[in-house]
Amino acid sequence: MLKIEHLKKSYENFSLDCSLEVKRGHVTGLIGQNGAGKSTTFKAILGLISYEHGDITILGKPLAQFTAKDKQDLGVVLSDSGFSGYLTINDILPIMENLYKNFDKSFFLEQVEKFQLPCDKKIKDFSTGMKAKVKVLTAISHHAKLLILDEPTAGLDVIARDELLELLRDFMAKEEGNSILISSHISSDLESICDDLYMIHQGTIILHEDTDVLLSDYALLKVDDEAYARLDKQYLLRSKKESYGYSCLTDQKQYYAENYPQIAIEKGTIDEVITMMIRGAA
Ligand SMILES: Nc1ncnc2c1ncn2[C@@H]1O[C@H](COP(=O)(O)OP(=O)(O)OP(=O)(O)O)[C@@H](O)[C@H]1O
Repeated sequence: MLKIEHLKKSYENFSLDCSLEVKRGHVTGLIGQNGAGKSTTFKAILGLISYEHGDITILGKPLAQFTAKDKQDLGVVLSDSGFSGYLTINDILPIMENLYKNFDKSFFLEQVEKFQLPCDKKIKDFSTGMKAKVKVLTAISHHAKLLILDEPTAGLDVIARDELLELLRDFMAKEEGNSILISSHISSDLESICDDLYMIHQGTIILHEDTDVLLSDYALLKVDDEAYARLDKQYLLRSKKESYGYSCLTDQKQYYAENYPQIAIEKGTIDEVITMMIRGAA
């Protein structure tokens, strides 16, 4: 559905070098801290910024050949864009009908009613959660095949996040082959919906893994200096000195559980995995 190979983009104090793939029928997450390069990647995919190097293939076509007609198959949420805040939902309806030949007005209005979004109130006066829902609803209401969602849950409370994720699950269930690329810095959002996750740090992808594998095979080993010295280090991804000895990240939990039954093995959360990948030593 989407393939990015060695996308390179430089700003004065930042350089991006990113490769990733979203497979048909998959939800792929891009996770990273503020300034890691998520929005830059999304903007490049959408042709909104130039880049120095790289190949982007989207819905089977090189980006340069991707036409306005092809864009009908994309649903997009960008963090710093959307409809003017001076418009109401009633104003948006004819715009969506004009923009998208497959705009499903009745589905859109059904969801508007479900979320109790006022149709005649200016969007600028909506709460953060309501604004986010409008953005996601416009992305999923025209039978897109691929959603490209940059931080759609940013600033939302737990309930609003859950409601949005539910909408995205419904989108995936609606049509076989639908796919999503979604970014967030909230790992629990991505963990619950993504088939695979890319972690980006300072413009570079530092880890790509299936979410299931991340949750089942990755672990943190907590060992004292003596145990660390004896530890087989071939399956350690990162190690970090701690007051008690070392904390080590592995993607082979079973191996250490079987061979070192006496050491403390903790099922790492995705946040802990990210922290270790960034702050631990290879
Ligand atoms: N137009 C620009 N000119 C100069 N630097 C830029 C520009 N756009 C982005 N950057 C820089 O590129 C880096 C990556 O920014 P980007 O917006 O892609 O990060 P992000 O992962 O989306 O972060 P956030 O979660 O805060 O939105 C940052 O250091 C940012 O300052």
